[in-house]
This record gives sequence, C-alpha cells and structure tokens, in this order.
Amino acid sequence: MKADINVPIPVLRRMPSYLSFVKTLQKQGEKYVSSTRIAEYMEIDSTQVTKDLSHTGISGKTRVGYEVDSFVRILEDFLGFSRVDGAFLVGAGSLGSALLQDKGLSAFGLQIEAAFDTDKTKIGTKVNDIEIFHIDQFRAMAAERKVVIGIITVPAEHAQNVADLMVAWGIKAIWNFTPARIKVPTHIVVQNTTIYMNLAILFNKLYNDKGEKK
Ligand SMILES: NC(=O)c1ccc[n+]([C@@H]2O[C@H](COP(=O)([O-])OP(=O)(O)OC[C@H]3O[C@@H](n4cnc5c(N)ncnc54)[C@H](O)[C@@H]3O)[C@@H](O)[C@H]2O)c1
Repeated sequence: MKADINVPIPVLRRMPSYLSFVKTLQKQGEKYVSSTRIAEYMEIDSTQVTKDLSHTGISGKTRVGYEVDSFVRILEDFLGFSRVDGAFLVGAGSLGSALLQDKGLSAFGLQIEAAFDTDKTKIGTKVNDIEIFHIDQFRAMAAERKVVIGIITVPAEHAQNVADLMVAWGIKAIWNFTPARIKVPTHIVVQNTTIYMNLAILFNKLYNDKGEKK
C-alpha cells in the first residue's frame, strides 16, 4: 500500500502516540500489535486506528495484527522522524534555552544546529553545546549549512521582524513559539505552538463542572 501525503491534521496528531505506544511494546520484546490494542491504549475506536494507519501504507496480518518492527520503521519514516533536519533558533532566552537543552527533539527528527540572539552577553556562549551567534550571522550560516527550518523564541513584539528576516534569508518552515500571529508568504510553512493554550483547556476541563476558577 502506498503512503498518502494528504493526511488530515487530527490523524497526524494521533500518530506520534501510536508510535510511542508501539515503541514501548518493541522495547518489551513484543512482535505483533493489533489495532484493537492500540485503540484501547488510545481510548478510541479500533476502526479509527485502522483508518488512520491506512494513510501510512502499514499493513497488518489477519488475527496477529501489525508487525511491531516494521510498524515503528514505517511510521517513523511517514512522520518524518527518521530523517533529522537541521534548524536554527532565534531568541536564546528562557524558552529558547529550554529547547536547546531538550535532547528529545532529535528523536523526532529535528536537530537545532545553532542559536541566534541580539544580546551581546549571550553571543559566543553555548547551551547544551549549541553555540549562540549574533543574528547578523544567520543568513550566511543558513546558506552554508542549507538550513531551511527556523524556530522563533523572541519576545512577541519582535516575532514578525524575525520571521521577515528568516523568509528573506531562505527559511522555508517556521516553528513559532511566540503568541504573535506572524504573516508570511503562502509558500512558507508556519506552525504555531503554545503551552498556554493547553493550560486554558486544562482549566476549562477542571473547572467546567465545578464552577469558576477562584
Ligand atoms: N509557546 C509557548 O508555550 C511559550 C512558552 C514560554 C514563552 N513563550 C514565548 O516565547 C518567547 C520568548 O520568551 P522567553 O521567556 O524565553 O523570553 P526571554 O526574554 O527570556 O528571551 C527572549 C530572547 O530573545 C532575544 N531577542 C530579543 N529580540 C531579538 C531579536 N530581534 N533577534 C534575536 N534575538 C532577540 C533576547 O535577547 C532574549 O535572549 C516570548 O514570545 C514568549 O511569549 C512561549
């Protein structure tokens, strides 16, 4: 079966959890996993799991299910986790440094190769062995290393300016952690990420039945 490139976003959001679950089974030495077992873990219907996985080209065997090793390999390839892309981060402050410290990103296919800032006290220093350069060096270094992914962790009021520079300097995909909604040409991929949005959902769920948060 061939992999599908037009996968709905909710399906893509579930897939890393499928992968994580099946990798745990792989570590435990299990050879096969059924869609029912994945569905129970996910607390969703097994037809949903089968339908989601049909996008990837993974095929299962009747009764035994999916072969664990090939499941992990195919899903990692499909999600782009098996190939590691380089990225540059702009804004090596508290959040930027936390991302530089994270060893987990490379397991998901992203290696932050360098960070950039305007604060002179940070230039030349390293976080987790990743050097912080002046933003003026971004363009030449991105061209030299062929980096096309940019991460923005500057204060919100500087986000648009940094995004404009990234686009002018050849960046094709931006992972924006600021609350600013940056405007970029349509051919540039933008992913906005905020932990605060999840917190709003957590509060909503927690206090929905129990009254207002005091
Ligand atoms: N997405 C999330 O879940 C989340 C979580 C925390 C913070 N944030 C956002 O991340 C951003 C950074 O927050 P922080 O707490 O790390 O701030 P911070 O002040 O600790 O760090 C910001 C860094 O950006 C640098 N900077 C400022 N302007 C710059 C520019 N034009 N070019 C390059 N570097 C520049 C500063 O020198 C500093 O090192 C903010 O927009 C904040 O709202 C998002």
